[in-house]
Amino acid sequence: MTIRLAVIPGDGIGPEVVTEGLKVLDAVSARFSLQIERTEYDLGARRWHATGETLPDTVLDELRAHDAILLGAVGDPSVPSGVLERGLLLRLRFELDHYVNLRPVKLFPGVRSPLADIKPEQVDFLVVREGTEGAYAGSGGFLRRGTPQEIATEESVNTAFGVARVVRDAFTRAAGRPRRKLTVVHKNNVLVHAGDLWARTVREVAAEFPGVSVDYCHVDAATIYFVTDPGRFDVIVTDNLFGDILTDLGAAIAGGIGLAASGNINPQRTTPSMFEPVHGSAPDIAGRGLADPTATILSVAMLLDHLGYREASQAVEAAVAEDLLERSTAGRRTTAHIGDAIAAKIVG
Ligand SMILES: NC(=O)c1ccc[n+]([C@@H]2O[C@H](COP(=O)([O-])OP(=O)(O)OC[C@H]3O[C@@H](n4cnc5c(N)ncnc54)[C@H](O)[C@@H]3O)[C@@H](O)[C@H]2O)c1
Ligand SMILES: CC(C)[C@H](C(=O)O)[C@@H](O)C(=O)O
Ligand SMILES: [Mg+2]
Repeated sequence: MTIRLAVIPGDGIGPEVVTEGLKVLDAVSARFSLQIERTEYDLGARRWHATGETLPDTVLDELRAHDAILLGAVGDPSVPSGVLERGLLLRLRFELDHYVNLRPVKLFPGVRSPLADIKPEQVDFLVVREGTEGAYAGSGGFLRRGTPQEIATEESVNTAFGVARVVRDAFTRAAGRPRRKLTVVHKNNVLVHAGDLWARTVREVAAEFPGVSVDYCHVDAATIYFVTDPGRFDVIVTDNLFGDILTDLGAAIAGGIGLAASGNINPQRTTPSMFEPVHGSAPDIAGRGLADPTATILSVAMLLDHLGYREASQAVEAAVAEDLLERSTAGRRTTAHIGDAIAAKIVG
């Protein structure tokens, strides 16, 4: 069967890291005889400047006809903040109903964490970030804009349907892991409406999963535990904004943002899921071969796993793990050198 893959390299370091992700995908496809039909989409800053478009409906329709999407990153200093982030990236997540934003936090052996005396087995958890609601929903606006009396609001929208489906997904993931522990992260001491809905939903869904233990912590305290006691986490479920912030911190404790992969998943598979590094377009290092493509390569592994190519996915992750073990002695390498080294391990 042919995998129909849409590729959106995007902006800044996006095209650089996607090139390496595809290099590794080619290597693993050759080894496991996977047929992949790739279509690249020119979306991002260049297109916006040329045409004013962020994500035309016709392109969205074409994307829907794929099995998965690989995205680099979007956002550029030459485009007003939010135009591409909302008009392209969030629009994709919303239109394709990617309500599970899956972000593993895993310290690979050999990788240096900023946490002192930390062992890889102490940093190995999954963040299930809600992907379609919360403060990202786009509800809000300005009153008396530009005046001293201005009021700007950004409402967090939480629906019973939206919270229940992501909480159930997180319970299901926790039930399938050896520790079977779910930590709910919110701020229900202050956000008493959304927090109450999340708490009631967790209590209700927990009844379906008697084997899963449930813990709760406020998001501010969670940032403490990420640094002082990450081993307490197995699966975390949290809202869109908390999940965004926590997963950059998660990337940092697991050795750096250049290693953190993610999947925007539609578990019902009625639309293509989209895989991308957690990081952004990093304009500060773009075009210089300095970006670490590992996060994108691990996102390719997640993509293959999602599509059911488990062996191929594991081969990519094993090649990355091997490369990471050797990094301390490898000296400084460019984006392309890292991709070459990982692809070479897959070919054997
Ligand atoms: N998913 C996405 O497309 C996405 C995610 C985050 C930010 N953004 C956008 O990217 C732009 C820049 O945002 P930012 O600076 O806040 O976040 P960023 O993730 O782009 O960069 C933060 C820091 O991490 C470094 N970094 C990021 N990726 C790296 C990699 N692969 N290897 C080595 N270092 C890396 C950067 O050099 C920078 O110092 C903004 O327009 C933002 O909206 C997009
Ligand atoms: C660019 C932005 C919309 C995005 C988010 O906030 O989800 C990014 O920070 C991420 O983590 O993927
Ligand atoms: Mg983010």
